[in-house]
Amino acid sequence: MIDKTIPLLDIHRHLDGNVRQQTILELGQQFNIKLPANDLASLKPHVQVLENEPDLMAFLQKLDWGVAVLGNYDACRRIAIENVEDAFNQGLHYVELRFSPYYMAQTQGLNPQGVVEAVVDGIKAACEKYPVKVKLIGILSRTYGQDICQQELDALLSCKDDLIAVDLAGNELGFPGELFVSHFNQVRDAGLNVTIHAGEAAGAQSIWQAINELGAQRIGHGVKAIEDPRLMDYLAEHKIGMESCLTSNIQTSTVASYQAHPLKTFLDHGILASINTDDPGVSGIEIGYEYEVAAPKAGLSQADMTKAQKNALEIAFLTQAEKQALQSL
Ligand SMILES: O=c1[nH]cnc2c1ncn2[C@@H]1O[C@H](CO)[C@@H](O)[C@H]1O
Ligand SMILES: [Zn+2]
Repeated sequence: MIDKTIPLLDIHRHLDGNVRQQTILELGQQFNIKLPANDLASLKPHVQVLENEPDLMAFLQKLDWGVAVLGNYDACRRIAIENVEDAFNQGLHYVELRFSPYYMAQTQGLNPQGVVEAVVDGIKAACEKYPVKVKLIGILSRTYGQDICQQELDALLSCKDDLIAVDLAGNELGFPGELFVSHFNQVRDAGLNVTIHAGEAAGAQSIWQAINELGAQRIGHGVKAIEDPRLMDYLAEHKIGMESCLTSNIQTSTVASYQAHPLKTFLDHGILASINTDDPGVSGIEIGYEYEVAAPKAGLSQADMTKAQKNALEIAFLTQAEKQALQSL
């Protein structure tokens, strides 16, 4: 269960993996984009995971319609606003929303920098209306390769004051972290934090690489750390935050079942692991489900869940003062 006495956070949440199905329909109509279905019930299997997918890349395809309907910058602004509304409605006190401007731009030929500006603008407008604290993380979609990721990074850095961190996501097996060393040198030079999707599709080595070569302060997923006891020690000792996403890991077949998920072991090992949603719209879950259903199935006790909830605050990309302010809500 969610511990109501402490703040509720989601620090691994893809804004572009959480486009409302109704919005996909409406934007499809608005821009005359042919969708695979024209009503909610028949659209659902195309945009939501209903049965576990064989691997990460099959899962990621379910995000595609949510960005294919982004016909102009106002549509990008709209989904940013709706994400804040959703976060507030779920009782979240603080969210780090992440998005890939190139991924959002590419289907309809938008300019990634325009997408960043629209998302930033939408978040700012929505935060005036909803009392939920929001920070933005820019994503480099590794699936497009080094050159596109440099363009994507340039677009993100043009608004760097509106971001707290940069992440690397997408096809971890096909595009290893080694290809993105120069990108993350630039991210750190710009004074931004680093979190990396690692140890999800690839092994423990990918997590070591993210830490040692990309400067990761936090790891997205990090499931495969379970295969390397020395890495688990290192994560705990160096307080490298772990952003766990239980249901996502089952749906991508990264882990065979909730019972087999290593989150409990990570917590017992003293790793600063947290509970997050990943792509709530595409997964058809929300933060409440992860605490109420997924975490108990993964063997977490109430004390474990409370610890994970506290860990999220500890590893959030916030100043001490901001963390204290959240605690006194
Ligand atoms: O679980 C995940 N693992 C790896 N990459 C992901 C995951 N969920 C979404 N994306 C990727 O993030 C970008 C959109 O924010 C896209 O590149 C999408 O493929
Ligand atoms: Zn993710």
